[in-house]
Amino acid sequence: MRLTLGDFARSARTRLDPTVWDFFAGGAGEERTLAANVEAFDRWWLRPLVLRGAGRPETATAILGRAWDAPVAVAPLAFQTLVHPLGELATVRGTAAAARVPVVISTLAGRDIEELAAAGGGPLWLQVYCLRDRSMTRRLIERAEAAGFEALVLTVDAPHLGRRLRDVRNDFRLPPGIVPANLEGHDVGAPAAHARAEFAPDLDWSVVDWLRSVSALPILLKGILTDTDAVRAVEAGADGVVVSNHGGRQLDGVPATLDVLPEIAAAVAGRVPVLLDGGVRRGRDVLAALALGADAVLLGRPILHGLAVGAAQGVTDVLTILLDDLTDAMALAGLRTLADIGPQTVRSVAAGPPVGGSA
Ligand SMILES: Cc1cc2nc3c(=O)[nH]c(=O)nc-3n(C[C@H](O)[C@H](O)[C@H](O)COP(=O)(O)O)c2cc1C
Ligand SMILES: O=C(O)C(=O)c1ccccc1
Repeated sequence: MRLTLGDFARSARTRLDPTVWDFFAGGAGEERTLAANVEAFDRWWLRPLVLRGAGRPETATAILGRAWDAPVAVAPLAFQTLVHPLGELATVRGTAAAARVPVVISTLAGRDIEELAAAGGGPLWLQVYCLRDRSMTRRLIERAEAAGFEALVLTVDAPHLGRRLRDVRNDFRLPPGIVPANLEGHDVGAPAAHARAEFAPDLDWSVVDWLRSVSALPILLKGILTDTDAVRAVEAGADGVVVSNHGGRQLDGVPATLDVLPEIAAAVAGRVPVLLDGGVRRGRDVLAALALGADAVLLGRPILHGLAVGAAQGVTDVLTILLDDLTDAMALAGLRTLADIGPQTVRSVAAGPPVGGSA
């Protein structure tokens, strides 16, 4: 019986080729950041309040003016056709069956943008890797906008791919036929080499103006890890930031996203939504992220695990488990709505006894 996202990870591992598993599961360097993302959530306890008449908690929220059933969206994950032939199509359908929340489609998706838009799912966002070939990047964005995608998520932590030692040791290459469906003429082969050849390595803040000139959609910057850059992003006109270290796959040695979230949320000060990804595996992780200043989280690898285990149904199951767990944790913590969640909802494991005062 699969009751947790960990159960799905274990089942997925037995079903996938070991080198494909390593590609999904791995991180850069010594994988210190990869491990830190998950461990950070265990450095916070919850502070439940009792007798609050919580009843059945309400997880609904609104981000960028759109209603979400829960503060959990699907992170951009390249080449989902590597897990299942339906790839992103199954993810879009499976997500919609669980909740109305956005799915972020990678620049390197294995299925066509138009086909995904026609799949009858929920809101779609486009993740943008700005390529050396700006006209190709622009065409991708224009297609997504024409198909009804609702936001752009520019990944700012990947001038090239981080050094993922598992992939180096495995000499990992995408099998023939696994190609980025929306980038004409691209045959990826080894992901790191492809990214070196095709990603723009020299982006600066003017890329936000460029994106704005190509599209009317809201623009979020994914890969922000400092208050400095969060302020810069807001000043540059970003409509949101995603606190992310790319699931520990880019620069090893950067902090867990949960650890930098409070300083970033303080710097942004409510001007734009703050999203977070990395290591979210349980309902209470969502609670901790919201308590420390996130408006919503993105779920990465567990979606691939669901896809590997059961295509669209697997994705539905993974999201349903997480959202049921969130509702359960809210009820037990006395939280009726997401608005009840705040700094008073958590307490640091490291902290000594509270020094006077009450929340
Ligand atoms: C296999 C894989 C592929 C990914 N592809 C992309 C991508 O195409 N674009 C991107 O911005 N992030 C990509 N990411 C990073 C995720 O969007 C996200 O930041 C990270 O996986 C979140 O951490 P989690 O997996 O611990 O939930 C990828 C991550 C994985 C594991
Ligand atoms: O693995 C990733 O994190 C990622 O973003 C990517 C980029 C290019 C090819 C394959 C994966």
